[in-house]
Amino acid sequence: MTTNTVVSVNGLEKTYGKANERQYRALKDINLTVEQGEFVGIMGASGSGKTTLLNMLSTLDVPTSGDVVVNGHDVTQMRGNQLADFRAQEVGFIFQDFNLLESLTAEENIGLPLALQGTASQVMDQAIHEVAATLSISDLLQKYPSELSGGQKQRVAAARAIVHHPAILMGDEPTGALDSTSARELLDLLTTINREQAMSVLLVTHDPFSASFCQRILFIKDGEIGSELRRGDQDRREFYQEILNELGTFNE
Ligand SMILES: Nc1ncnc2c1ncn2[C@@H]1O[C@H](COP(=O)(O)OP(=O)(O)OP(=O)(O)O)[C@@H](O)[C@H]1O
Repeated sequence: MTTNTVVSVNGLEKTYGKANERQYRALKDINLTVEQGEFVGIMGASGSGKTTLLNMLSTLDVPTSGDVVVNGHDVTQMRGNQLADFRAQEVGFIFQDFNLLESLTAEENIGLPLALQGTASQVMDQAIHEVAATLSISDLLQKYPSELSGGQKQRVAAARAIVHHPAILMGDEPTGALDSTSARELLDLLTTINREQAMSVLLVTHDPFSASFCQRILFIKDGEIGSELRRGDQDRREFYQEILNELGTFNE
């Protein structure tokens, strides 16, 4: 693994169910890498294994076998506090349903990853205000999640996901609950963050529009990576068309 590889997955397998139960092989010999500053998408039909893969990469679940190395840490070997520290420092998450704490303001939600690391309040304030400016939510910091629109909530969630400068930002259908304008705004912001901060982004989606913002897309079918598309010099619309064509043949 070179120093620029942020995620490296080798021979990853996930089988659900115990040996004496009915088993389901959800991931089969997955091999992939994500380089620093890459914006990678994972696409596939419902049930193909996208969320399972993301859960292995983000350490929310444990693989049956294989290696997952994130920013130099072999996450399959970590346990307990080590794992909690790794997650808090190296990975940012955005989910479809935002996962904001309703009893905290936007500012307090965004500051959580730093508060958990025991960051001094002055440093924390500065980091929150910087990330809020990047995501155009500076005027929303004192509001509670119930006072925000879906798009605003997701931008607060994105701010929380990157405030501690993780090695990689992972999203599981982050635009799934948004209207098309808010979805486009979020994807534009993720693109800006990816470019300007060289933060690697890994996005799981079944939506070709969201996927068209990626530089590279891995297509999963029945737990295996079946093909890969690279955007190269294409503009987003051309890449969108290529994705649609690929989905047409891939899902046959
Ligand atoms: N805890 C579990 N126990 C048993 N089987 C599971 C479990 N979680 C997922 N599966 C199975 O593994 C397969 C992959 O599921 P996964 O959620 O990763 O798919 P997905 O591609 O994310 O689908 P979707 O787009 O519908 O969210 C599915 O067939 C699913 O039924």
